[in-house]
Amino acid sequence: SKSSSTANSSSWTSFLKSIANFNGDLSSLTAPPFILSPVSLTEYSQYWAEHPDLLLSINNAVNKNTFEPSFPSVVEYTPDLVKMLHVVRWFISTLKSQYCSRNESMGTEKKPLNPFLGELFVGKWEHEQNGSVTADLGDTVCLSEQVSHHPPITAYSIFNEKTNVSLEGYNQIKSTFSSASLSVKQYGHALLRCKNKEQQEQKDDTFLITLPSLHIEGLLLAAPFVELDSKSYIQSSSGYFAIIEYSGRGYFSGKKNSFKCKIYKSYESYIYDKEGKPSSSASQEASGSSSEKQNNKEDKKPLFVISGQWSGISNIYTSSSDEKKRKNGQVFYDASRVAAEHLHVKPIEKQNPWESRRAWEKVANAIKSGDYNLIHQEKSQLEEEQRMLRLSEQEKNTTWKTRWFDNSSINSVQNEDFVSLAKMCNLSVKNVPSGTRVGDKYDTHASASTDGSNGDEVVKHWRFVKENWANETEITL
Ligand SMILES: CCC(=O)OC[C@H](C)CC[C@H]1O[C@H]2C[C@H]3[C@@H]4CC=C5C[C@@H](O)CC[C@]5(C)[C@H]4CC[C@]3(C)[C@H]2[C@@H]1C
Repeated sequence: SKSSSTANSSSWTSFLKSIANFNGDLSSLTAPPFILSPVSLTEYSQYWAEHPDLLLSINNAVNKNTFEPSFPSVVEYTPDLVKMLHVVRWFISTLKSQYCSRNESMGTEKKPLNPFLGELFVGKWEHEQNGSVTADLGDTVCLSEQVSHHPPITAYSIFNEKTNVSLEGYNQIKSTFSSASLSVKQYGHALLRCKNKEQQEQKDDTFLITLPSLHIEGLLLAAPFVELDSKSYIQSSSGYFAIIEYSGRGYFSGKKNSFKCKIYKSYESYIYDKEGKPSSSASQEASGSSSEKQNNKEDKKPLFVISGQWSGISNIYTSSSDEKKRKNGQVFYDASRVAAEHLHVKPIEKQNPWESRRAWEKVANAIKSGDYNLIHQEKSQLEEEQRMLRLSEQEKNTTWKTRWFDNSSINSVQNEDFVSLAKMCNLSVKNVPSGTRVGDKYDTHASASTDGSNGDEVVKHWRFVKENWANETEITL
C-alpha cells in the first residue's frame, strides 16, 4: 500500500495546510486515507461500558458498607459513599477506551466516519453465568443513534435490567485549531441511574457526569493522540460531589493522561475548600454554633483524593496532604490490569440498513485497503443517498423523526433529574460546553433561555425514550 513515509508526509503536509483555514467543521477536512478510521462515531458510545463489571458494581456490590481499598480507621463508609466510590472508579475506567482505543488498535488517533442522520449502532455485553457469580447479570445493552447531522450529535443509552443500572447521554463537539493542536470542547453530559431493587419506594440514585475538553497532540508528527484537559464533575443525588482535573505531560505530574480527583461530601464542601469560606448559599444554613463551625472545618476537606494516570495506575488517599506526600495511599484503579471487554455486535448480514457497520461496510473496506479513489466513490454514494432523503423530506414538507431519543425541553419531566443535579453543583443547564458553571461567560452569553423569555428558543437536551425501544420492531440486538 502507499504507506511509504514520503507519500504520508506529502499528503500530510498538504492536509496540515488545509487545517490552517479550518472553519470548525471537521467533515470539511479531507484527511489523507492513512488517518481515516473505518469506525463511525456512533460506535464511540460503547466506550462508556467496556468494563461492564465496574458499571454494574455500582448497584450490585456484595457489601454495600465498604469499598476496597478501604481505610476503615479513617473513613465511615455509608451505602451512598460506597456507591459514589464505585461510580468514580467506573468513570475513570471508561477514559482509556474513550480516548486511547484507536491508538491501541490502529497505532494513532484516527478521524472517525461522520455518521449520517438516523445512523444506529446497537450491541450487548453478555454476562455469562460462571460458577462464582451467583446472580444472573443478564445482558448490558448499548443503543446509539445519530440524532443530528448538522451539527453531528450522538445520543446513547446503556442499561442492564437485572442490576437496574442505566446510563444515558449525548455528545456533540466544537473544535478549533490553536498552535498546531486541535482543541475540542465537548457538549452534552451523561446521566447514571440506579434503581433500589429492595426499597421500591426509595427514589433512584442518580449521578450527573460532565465531559472534559480535550486536544489532539502530535498532529505535526502525523501521530495524533488525545490529551484531556480542564475538568469534569460528578454530582450524586445523595449529595456527594467529585471534581476531576486533567493534565498532560509537563503539568503537575509530568506524565501524560494525568488526573487528580477530589471527592467531597457535597458541592458546598468543595466550594468551602476551594474558596476558604462557605459558599453564599451554604453560609446562611451554617451560621450556627461554634461546634457547627468546627463541623464545617471537617466538612470542607475532601473525603478522598485520587491521582495518577487514567490510562495507567491511580492511587487513593484520605487527604490532600497524604496525596501530596504520596503516603498512606492505596491503588485505586489500574487501567492496564484488566483488558477492555468489547460488546457483541451481530454479523453485518443480519444488520438493518440503518446500522452503522452495514451502512459503511464498503467505505470501511476501502479505507482498510487505503484505496483513496474507492473511499471517495463509496462515500459520495452514501452522501448522495442521504441528500435524496433530505430532498424528499423537503418535498413532502416532513422533518426527520428520531427513533429512540427525544430532544426534550429543559422544563419537561424528562429533564427533572438533570436540572436538580445541575442545581446541586451550580452547573448551567443550557447548551454550553459540558461542565460550564452558572454565570460563566458561555452560560450568560448562551442564546436559548430556560424559560423561553423574550421569544428565545427554549433549551433542549436529548433524552432516551424507553417506550420507543420497548416498541422497536425492526432493530434487534
Ligand atoms: C482535523 C481533522 C482530522 O482528521 O485530524 C485527524 C486527527 C485524527 C485528529 C482529529 C480527530 O481526532 C479524533 C478524536 C475524536 C474524539 C475521541 C473521543 C471522543 C469521546 C466520545 O465519548 C465522544 C466523541 C469524542 C470526543 C471524539 C470526537 C471526534 C474526535 C475529536 C476526532 C477528530 C476528528
